[in-house]
Amino acid sequence: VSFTSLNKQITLNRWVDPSFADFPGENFSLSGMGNGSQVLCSKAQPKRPGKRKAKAGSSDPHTHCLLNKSAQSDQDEPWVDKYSPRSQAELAVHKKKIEEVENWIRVHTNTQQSGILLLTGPSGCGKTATVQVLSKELGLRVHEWTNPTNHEPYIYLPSHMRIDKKFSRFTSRVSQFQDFLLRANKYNCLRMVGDGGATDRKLILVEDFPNQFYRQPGSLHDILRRFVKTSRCPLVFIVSDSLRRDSGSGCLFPKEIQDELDINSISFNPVAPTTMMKVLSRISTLEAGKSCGMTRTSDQALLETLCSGSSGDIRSAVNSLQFSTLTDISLEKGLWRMKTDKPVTSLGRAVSRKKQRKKSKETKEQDEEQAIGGKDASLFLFRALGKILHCKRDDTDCVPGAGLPSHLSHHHREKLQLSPELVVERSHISGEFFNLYLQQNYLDFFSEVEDMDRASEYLSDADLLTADWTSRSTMGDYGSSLATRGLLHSNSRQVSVGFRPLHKPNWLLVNKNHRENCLAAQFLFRSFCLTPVSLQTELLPYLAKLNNPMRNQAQIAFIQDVGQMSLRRFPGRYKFCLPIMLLYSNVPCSHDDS
Ligand SMILES: Nc1ncnc2c1ncn2[C@@H]1O[C@H](COP(=O)(O)OP(=O)(O)OP(=O)(O)O)[C@@H](O)[C@H]1O
Repeated sequence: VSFTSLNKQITLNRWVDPSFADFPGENFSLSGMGNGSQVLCSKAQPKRPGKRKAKAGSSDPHTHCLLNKSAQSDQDEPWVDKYSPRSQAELAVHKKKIEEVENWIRVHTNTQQSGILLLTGPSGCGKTATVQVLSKELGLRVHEWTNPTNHEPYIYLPSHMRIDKKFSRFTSRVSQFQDFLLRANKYNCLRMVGDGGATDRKLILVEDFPNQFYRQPGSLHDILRRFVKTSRCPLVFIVSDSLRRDSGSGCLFPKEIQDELDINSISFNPVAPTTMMKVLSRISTLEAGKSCGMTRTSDQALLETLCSGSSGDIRSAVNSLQFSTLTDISLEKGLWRMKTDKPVTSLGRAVSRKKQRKKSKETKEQDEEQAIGGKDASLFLFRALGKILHCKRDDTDCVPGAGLPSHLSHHHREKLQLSPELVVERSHISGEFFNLYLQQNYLDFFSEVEDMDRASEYLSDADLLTADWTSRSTMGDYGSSLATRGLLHSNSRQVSVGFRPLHKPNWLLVNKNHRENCLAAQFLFRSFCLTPVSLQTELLPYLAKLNNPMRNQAQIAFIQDVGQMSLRRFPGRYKFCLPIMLLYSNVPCSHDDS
């Protein structure tokens, strides 16, 4: 029986030619690893292996070959598909989230009041898997939109030509999307032979958006406005969180649209490490049982590393597990193994649990040491700032001034525990923005005024490096390196300051005001034909001195606001000015210094 099912599987697998079917080396073992019988069998293999009958356990080389091939194809199947969850219980998603989605689907399929649901969350946290499982359990057909992959070019045609039938095959992705959505909403499914008692209840799923929507979200909103007027079935959008501001759910579904169209939103969290661990252990055990030595069992430490390296992305974790258990020669050699992992030996098993725990803790702390293929571990911005401002140093190397000449010994600092450049990189914001946040917040972490003075010089130098826009992209990294390292080095007496709230840079508000003022100045005083900066720094201060009744009310208000130096006091750092001035007034100084 098992052989028949193997044959069946092989036959099914032959529907799709392997990508390298025409590669001359296919008949030979890849990278020369196969044994002689495999090579022989591959060459002699008939086109339809399923037709040929053979007994299981036969010593016929062909049978052996089929078994090998089938096991190979089984091994090649991605585990994320092979072990995709079949029921709610198997989902690696928090029960409450599943319940929320289930309730929404139930409410919006059982009544005439259909609606739109937006699922957000990090990539690979099981949003799609949840919708698929629930739809299956609730007996709904899923109509999913995928961007068409035909290569027919889209040609823009003026409206009078578009009426012509011969041009009608050229349609934009957006209009194809609109057709899909409105038709899926309007018409029932075609009844096909073999459908049995399949229901007409359906759910529309959109995860793949036409690119145009990211440039012009308004066109999506117009389509949705039309959809909700006639909607008969629930529509679910899945948008994965993105570090880029212009491609996340905030761009496609801003708050106003969610309110206007009554879109419900459910946000998923990354998969919890304990749940992830359970899934990985289950898959690992099942595979080890099935493969009869073809795959390696994964030890606990490896599973833990995969969990921590995947940042809650179950797809990435399962893929990494599959690769890590392959017994390929190149992989055995250590290509896939963790950078710092030592080969597993029988001795390894004897390592005490305590040591393993310590090791896994160390692995977590040293962010750099991830399994290859692990997900890029990004740092939440405030955590990244904390890593610089509350910087930790190694106190093991405690010979003061080691390696420095005596006159420079005061520059000695203990070794940093982290690389500032790596921290900036993982914060996923530009070096310039990172510097702005440091500028806004560094004062609270300094105790010596001389240190503050030196730190502010480093920050100014960093600004200077990126002042010229022609070299900004090249110099940006140097700028952030100088700012972070300069700040860390100048803090000679770093003391633990405990919790300090971090603030966003005032610069952002100032810059926003500046841009708004430029636009307003250009609009209100366009007849003067001056640049926005000249208008604000030359014309408006002059007009503010005149008492000219010819100006309209908006212009007068603007002149009063922008044309005069504001004497308003701003909240913030000014409270520091007083102690600093007092301090300096006590310092004996030369005339020039004052
Ligand atoms: N226990 C499990 N729970 C959820 N998903 C699992 C589980 N085991 C394996 N998987 C697989 O993990 C993958 C999860 O990806 P899914 O598409 O659901 O994520 P997503 O949150 O929609 O992210 P994206 O937006 O990137 O697609 C699926 O391929 C699923 O088959």
